[in-house]
Amino acid sequence: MANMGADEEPEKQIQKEEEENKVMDVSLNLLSLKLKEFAKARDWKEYHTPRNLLLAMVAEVGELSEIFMWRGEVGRGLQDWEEAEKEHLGEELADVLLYLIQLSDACEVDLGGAALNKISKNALKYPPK
Ligand SMILES: Nc1ccn([C@H]2C[C@H](O)[C@@H](COP(=O)(O)OP(=O)(O)OP(=O)(O)O)O2)c(=O)n1
Repeated sequence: MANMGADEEPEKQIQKEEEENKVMDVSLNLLSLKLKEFAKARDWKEYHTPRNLLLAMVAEVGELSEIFMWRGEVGRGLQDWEEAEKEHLGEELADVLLYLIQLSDACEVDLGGAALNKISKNALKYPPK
């Protein structure tokens, strides 16, 4: 009982942040800055080498794949999925994105710029009807 307040606080803080996050216009730069702060506060930069980040990302792709494993084809919008499953899916997609951003930063690749350039190249390679 004495610990209840201490346990509740982080939960409440996360709920508050989730409400604020719903109305945020998220950019790759913002995520990159937040990830740099997160790693710095934990002295994790030395572990965040390109190879380690790539392996961590691939592991998260595995966790993402597990969600879809053995359930047959899934229609767009995941109509018959439960909210908890969709939330889990969001977490795994986020893990992949967050490692991809950190990998790009560790390789000094401008991910947003590279993605825009790739869309331009794709448009040339696959012209519209
Ligand atoms: N050295 C690390 C460890 C974690 N993370 C961040 C990136 C991911 O968003 C998340 C991954 O954390 P976990 O390794 O705990 O993986 P999961 O969140 O998937 O937990 P679990 O594997 O228990 O489901 O934390 C990070 O940036 N650098």
